[in-house]
Amino acid sequence: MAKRGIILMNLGSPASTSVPDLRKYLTQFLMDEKVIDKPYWLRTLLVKGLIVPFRSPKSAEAYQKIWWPEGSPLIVLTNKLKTALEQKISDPITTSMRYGNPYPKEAYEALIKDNPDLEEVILVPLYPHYAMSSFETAVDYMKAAHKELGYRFALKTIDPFYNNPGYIEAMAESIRPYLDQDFDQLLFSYHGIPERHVLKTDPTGSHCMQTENCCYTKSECHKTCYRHQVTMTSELVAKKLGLPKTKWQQSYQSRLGRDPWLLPSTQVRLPEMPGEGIKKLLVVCPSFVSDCLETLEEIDIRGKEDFLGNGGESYQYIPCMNVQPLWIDTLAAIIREVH
Ligand SMILES: C=CC1=C(C)c2cc3[nH]c(cc4nc(cc5[nH]c(cc1n2)c(C)c5CCC(=O)O)C(CCC(=O)O)=C4C)c(C)c3C=C
Ligand SMILES: [Fe+2]
Ligand SMILES: [Fe+2]
Repeated sequence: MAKRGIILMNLGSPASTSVPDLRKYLTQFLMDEKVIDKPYWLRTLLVKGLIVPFRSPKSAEAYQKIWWPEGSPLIVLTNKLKTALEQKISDPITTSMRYGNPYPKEAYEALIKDNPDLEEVILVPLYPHYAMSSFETAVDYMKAAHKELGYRFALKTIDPFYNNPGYIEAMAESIRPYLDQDFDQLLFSYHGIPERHVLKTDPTGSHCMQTENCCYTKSECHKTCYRHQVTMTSELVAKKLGLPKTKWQQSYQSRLGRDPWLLPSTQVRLPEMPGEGIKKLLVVCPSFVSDCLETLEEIDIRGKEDFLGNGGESYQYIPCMNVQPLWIDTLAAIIREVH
């Protein structure tokens, strides 16, 4: 019987593409105070009164375009990741989702069922970068459930792996085959977050977003700074691929609401780029390790239409690492390194 278990954790998807399931999913997701960080009364008004009623039918349509016969791509690919990792790691592995299923108790119980003497569980948030709306909420949620359910095993968490040499090499390897084709630029499109979240996770309260170059200036803030971490991923992957600064740029996608979010916005940049002479574009989304709605629908379908409809000549979306062997080896190595 194993002493150690692994939980792979991602964001989660609606149970189906029906509008009622979308309403349920979006309500759970957006009522999370680390996602919409407004006072409870205002969050409730915004989420239940405005966002969920208007967004659910639109999101349902978006999910219908990318849904697979086996289910949500994010869930299917997370399960495939688990299966691939099981070939590399002998410890029992299960999955958990921050919103929807499997929820924490299910994940913990799946591990304990066959391993009642479990001594530790390694939580693997499948996010390369730290954000309060992704990494932090996942970890806090699993820690709270661990405490509440009174488990005796220890709970350990891997760190964001945005600059891990294995992750950088695996990202580079996933991009490399596409560089053989004629292209003007490679766009690194990351999931966006509100600027306020970057300020909130700055433990000094005086570094992040204060100067143009703060992400390049040494600081303890970088441990929890999403903007620094994604910027370093772009820099390191571009360096690994031998791409000069003229051949790539970075932007942020999936904006929600009216608050200022990190800039530049992917949605704004894509239709602008052809007019600037960037006619042949490659796009990669390093904040997602598995393809999902935000890559398959927003980038590969809508982004392509926005770019080609505004004078672009070619547009190539580069899929996430999903179950690429080098990524599986890297993740196995990251997990093995936890002490
Ligand atoms: C990669 C990390 C992610 C961060 C950071 C993040 C922040 C964030 N997201 C929203 C709102 C939505 N995100 C949605 C989908 C979605 N988001 C992530 C990851 C991060 N989000 C993933 C992997 C997915 C895809 C889920 C899937 O089932 O495929 C959605 C739902 C879909 C939609 O209606 O567009 C919303 C809403 C906010 C507000 C936010 C930071 C504050
Ligand atoms: Fe999101
Ligand atoms: Fe920062």
